[in-house]
Amino acid sequence: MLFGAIADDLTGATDLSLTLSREGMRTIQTVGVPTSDLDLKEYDAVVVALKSRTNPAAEAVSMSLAALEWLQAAGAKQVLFKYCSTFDSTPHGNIGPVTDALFSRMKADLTVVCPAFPANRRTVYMGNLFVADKLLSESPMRNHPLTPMLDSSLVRLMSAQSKLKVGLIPYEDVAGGVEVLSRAYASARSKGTQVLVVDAISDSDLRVIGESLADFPLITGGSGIAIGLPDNFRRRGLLRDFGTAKAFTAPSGRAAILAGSCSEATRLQIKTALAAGVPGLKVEPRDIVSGATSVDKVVDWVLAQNVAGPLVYSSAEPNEVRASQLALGREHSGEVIEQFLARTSVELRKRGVRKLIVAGGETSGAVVSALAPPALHVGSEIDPGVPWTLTVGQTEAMALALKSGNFGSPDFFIKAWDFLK
Ligand SMILES: Nc1ncnc2c1ncn2[C@@H]1O[C@H](COP(=O)(O)OP(=O)(O)OP(=O)(O)O)[C@@H](O)[C@H]1O
Ligand SMILES: O=C(O)[C@@H](O)C(=O)CO
Repeated sequence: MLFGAIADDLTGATDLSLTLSREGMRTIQTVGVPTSDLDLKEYDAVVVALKSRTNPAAEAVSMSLAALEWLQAAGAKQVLFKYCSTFDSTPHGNIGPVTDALFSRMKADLTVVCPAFPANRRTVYMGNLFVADKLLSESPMRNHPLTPMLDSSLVRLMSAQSKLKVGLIPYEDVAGGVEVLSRAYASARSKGTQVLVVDAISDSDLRVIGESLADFPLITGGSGIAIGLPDNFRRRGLLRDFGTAKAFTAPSGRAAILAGSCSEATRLQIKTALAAGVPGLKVEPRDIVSGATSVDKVVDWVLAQNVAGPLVYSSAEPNEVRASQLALGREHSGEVIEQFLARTSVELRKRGVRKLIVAGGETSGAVVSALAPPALHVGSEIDPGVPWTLTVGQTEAMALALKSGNFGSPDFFIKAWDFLK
């Protein structure tokens, strides 16, 4: 194994696994820290998917350190801490505290912060994170149910969360190429800077940055930062090109969609699917708490539909989310939905569902924890950052598409099935 990654959520991990596979690394994604009986010898890269993005910081730190320990013991030569391309976090973390802990445990002297993912229109310029044509703080991320992003300056955001000294590598240095970047790293080191936010607006920037990071033991960022990393191993003769991820044959069985993401992209995907005639059932947090709706009722509804892929969703507009949060508390309302959809997925599997699309990182984390496959194999790409995956290590394999809230085209819930052969 050459490369190890610690992802703070499930969909982020599949996003990264897809990038590494596309760049020719044989990649497997484990669900949590792997157990010793999972055979990972065939892999160049292991992405450990945690669900640590919104946990208390101390918990996220200890989960991440456990993942690091496993990856180092398995021989990882370089480790990436993968977080969201929209830097989803709060002033308490968890990106800062986890970076600090990994930095200190690995005895690193310099690392980078780079959430850029140009294919999904996340770019960093002068340290500011943009989502398409808007600053992060003016994008729909300002209304995120768990991690509302109200600032766009990555230097400020990271400084508020991290004890390390944070600086910036501006775009001119990236445009200057690998040598200029290396000089900028040396100068940062001499000034005692420990974390550098790096600008990147295109995949070619990310390839240059990737090359410049060949000797960094610890890197932090979105999946984009991984684009240029496999080539470093290839240049050193450590990695053959195995081609991109192989598509797999989907297990036969029924199909369903579970959406707990309230992101703008998911809401549009739901609207598009409903308008195209996909049957939909909305579940409300209050009805779950009051018992007016139940897992059995929802599963019966799914199985009563005569079309492939009926849609169960809790996704709601920001004002509805605020109302649920006022009634039930921010964390509790999220938890209620996540657990409900997770129990629904287990019951759906019991009743023959083998193909499942799940929308939302936290939601996917809850669903996959409940389904509990030890690992996921990455298959074909549906949209940038979203592949089909196949559960590994369980008798009844399931095909899962774990969609980050903001990813995917409007017709995602309709077209995704076509990528599953
Ligand atoms: N109607 C609702 N009211 C309040 N909270 C909700 C509602 N529906 C979903 N939620 C919660 O909102 C959160 C959505 O987070 P999730 O990570 O699943 O989606 P996302 O943030 O859009 O995706 P990503 O993290 O991949 O960007 C979950 O905790 C979910 O349970
Ligand atoms: O980086 C992203 O945007 C995604 O992989 C993700 O982490 C969303 O949860």
